[in-house]
Amino acid sequence: MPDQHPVFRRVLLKASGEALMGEQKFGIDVSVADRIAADISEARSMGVEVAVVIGGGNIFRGVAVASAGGDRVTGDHMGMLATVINSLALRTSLMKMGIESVVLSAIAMPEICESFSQRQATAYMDQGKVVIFAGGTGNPFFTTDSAAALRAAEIGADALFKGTQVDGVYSADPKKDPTAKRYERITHAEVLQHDLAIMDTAAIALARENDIPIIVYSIHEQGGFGEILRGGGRCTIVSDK
Ligand SMILES: Nc1ncnc2c1ncn2[C@@H]1O[C@H](COP(=O)(O)OP(=O)(O)O)[C@@H](O)[C@H]1O
Ligand SMILES: O=c1ccn([C@@H]2O[C@H](COP(=O)(O)OP(=O)(O)O)[C@@H](O)[C@H]2O)c(=O)[nH]1
Repeated sequence: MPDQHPVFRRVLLKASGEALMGEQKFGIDVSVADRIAADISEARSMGVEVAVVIGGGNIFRGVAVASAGGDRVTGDHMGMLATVINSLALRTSLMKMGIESVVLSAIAMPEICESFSQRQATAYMDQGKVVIFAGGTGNPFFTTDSAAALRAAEIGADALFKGTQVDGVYSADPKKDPTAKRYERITHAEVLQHDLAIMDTAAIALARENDIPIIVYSIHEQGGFGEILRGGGRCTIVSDK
């Protein structure tokens, strides 16, 4: 039986926007948001503080505008707004479960949610609230993976969990290469050196510089988050230690 004690005290969960679609082709499947909220609830019941960054890929990606001949910066603004929509959906799911949560946006929109500040974020976390960081980094040409690494560093997270479509880091994209091998552990430097495209390089580099391990696991695995927090589960640990 795995150790019941959490390995981490405070974590940042990066939840894939694309996963929020569920079986749909676009938008938000509320049952997926509810399941992610249940995973967060389990982590909290283990005494782990959780902050969240959600992607926007289920609604909009900036590159889609650029590749259609439009302006990339405008496309990225649209993508960042998509992450706000997803953040509000997750807050709704958490509220339904009776979990206090707050959305802090990198882009000011006071009628909808509070603006991000590092001090406010850590104050809310200290009060036991789940903090959802919306709007990415607030800057175009970045991704929510980079936002996740940045916010993880700012709140002093012990680990960055990347809940994604695959169950770890592979020697190549497992969706394209069925012979790709999964790593149990790998260093940040190796991920960068071998160009393993599980996250963008800015995110990996930022996590490395700040000594933050990245744990890559499948967000589709119900209870997977909790299992890893208990010291088991299926994942790849990206760490220099
Ligand atoms: N070396 C690799 N190991 C694992 N996944 C990889 C790798 N290279 C590319 N990928 C792809 O990266 C995807 C996850 O990254 P991303 O598209 O940013 O997802 P998310 O929706 O979680 O932000 C996976 O679905 C996988 O197909
Ligand atoms: O700091 C950021 C974070 C996100 N985005 C935009 O928001 C979109 C959605 O984020 P992402 O692609 O990271 O979402 P995910 O792949 O996790 O669903 C991106 O494509 C970008 O257009 C951005 O411009 N700056």
